Amino acid sequence: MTETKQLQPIEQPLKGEVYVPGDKSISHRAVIFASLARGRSKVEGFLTGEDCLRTVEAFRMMGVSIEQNGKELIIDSPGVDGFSEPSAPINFGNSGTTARLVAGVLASLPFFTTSFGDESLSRRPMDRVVMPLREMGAHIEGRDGARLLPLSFIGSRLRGITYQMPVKSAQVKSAILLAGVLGEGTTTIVEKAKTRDHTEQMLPRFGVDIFVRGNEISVTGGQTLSPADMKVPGDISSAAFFIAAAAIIPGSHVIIKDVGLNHTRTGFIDALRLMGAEINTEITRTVGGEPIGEVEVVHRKLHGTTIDGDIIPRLIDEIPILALVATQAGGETIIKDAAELRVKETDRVETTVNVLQKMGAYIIGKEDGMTIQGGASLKGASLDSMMDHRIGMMISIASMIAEGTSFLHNGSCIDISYPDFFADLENLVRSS
Ligand SMILES: O=C(O)C1=C[C@@H](OP(=O)(O)O)[C@@H](O)[C@H](O)C1
Ligand SMILES: C=C(OP(=O)(O)O)C(=O)O
Repeated sequence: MTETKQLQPIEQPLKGEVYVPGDKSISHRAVIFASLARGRSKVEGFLTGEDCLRTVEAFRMMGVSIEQNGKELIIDSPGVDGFSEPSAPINFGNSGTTARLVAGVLASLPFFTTSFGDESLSRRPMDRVVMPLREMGAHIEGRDGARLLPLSFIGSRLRGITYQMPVKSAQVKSAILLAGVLGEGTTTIVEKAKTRDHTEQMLPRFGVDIFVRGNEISVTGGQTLSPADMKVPGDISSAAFFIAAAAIIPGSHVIIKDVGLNHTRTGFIDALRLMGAEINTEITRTVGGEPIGEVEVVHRKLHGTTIDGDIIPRLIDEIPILALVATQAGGETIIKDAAELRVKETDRVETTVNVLQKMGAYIIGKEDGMTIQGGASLKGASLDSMMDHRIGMMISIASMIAEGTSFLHNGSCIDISYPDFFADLENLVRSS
């Protein structure tokens, strides 16, 4: 039986201020790096979504003590040399970030581990990390030639490599960098386009020397991580749903507080500005290399544009909600160079197009993106998130501007990245 949520259009604009939960990418990394460091680290503003809790559980299974008190974690680790072999397979749930980053760690540890995931994660490609890790000397086996989970690792001391990344993926980059730090020799990664750089920003905080020259990143192996305290900024990918809502609902004026504004993550704001949106950002401080600040959005009439090339990795998770915005802009919007969408929690080209077509939008899917004719009046419909959290949130915003009632099936997956999504949205509706 699937759960269903009834969603009504809203009659008033969105107004007020909102604090979004902690950044998912930074929360995962904080747990991983603190676990690898011997001693006590504190993480504040941790995202308590299901994906990040999978990362917590993975390290608990290797003997790391992680005490959770709401959004605060106290991590007491014996250090990577004190880890113990897990007594059961590790469940990565729905989390691609856990699966890829932790693979870089498991391949480097001197024991046997097996990992698996839910139905969606079991379809997602793991060869993108297995292949470079094998090049470093890793012993990894798995389903379909280790292309898919479950994967098993017999860890060993890995050797550094120089790796030209065939995919634009921060998960792959981070997995190799982690294996590089835990291994020996120098590891160098060359990216085709800059992907989110939280690993590079955060590792120095944990005492690791890392060198970045443009799209090339190097680390030397055998470095020991030291404990550190981290404050996690709000997640711009979660904020994107409110930014989008304010940009398309006439009369709206919303301010997002304390949100991460790392340039490798703010492509969505740049894209909306290209479409004529009024968005003001102000960086108020930098914590651990991560700029944090405010985003103010005022509703304006939008127009279509083309989104392609190097901006794509800077907004990859925001494309479903960007497509919704494009349905409300005048003219055509083309999104291309985004074939990565097809290997996310769902095939996000297909799920985005299906949802928006059902609501009456003019949108067609392409191999590497989608084309949207703006100016559509959306109609309420019966819609399924297909267990993809970003699709669930996009449906919820779309239903606010649709005529008539919508039904969201499988909306509970929103807990993966934003457990309080509906409460925070409700506050913005009520403040007006
Ligand atoms: O490194 C990360 O934290 C992430 C990288 C991106 O995935 P890819 O590396 O597959 O592009 C993104 O889609 C995901 O939500 C989080
Ligand atoms: C793609 C995503 O996450 P992951 O790859 O960690 O499952 C996402 O959060 O949109």
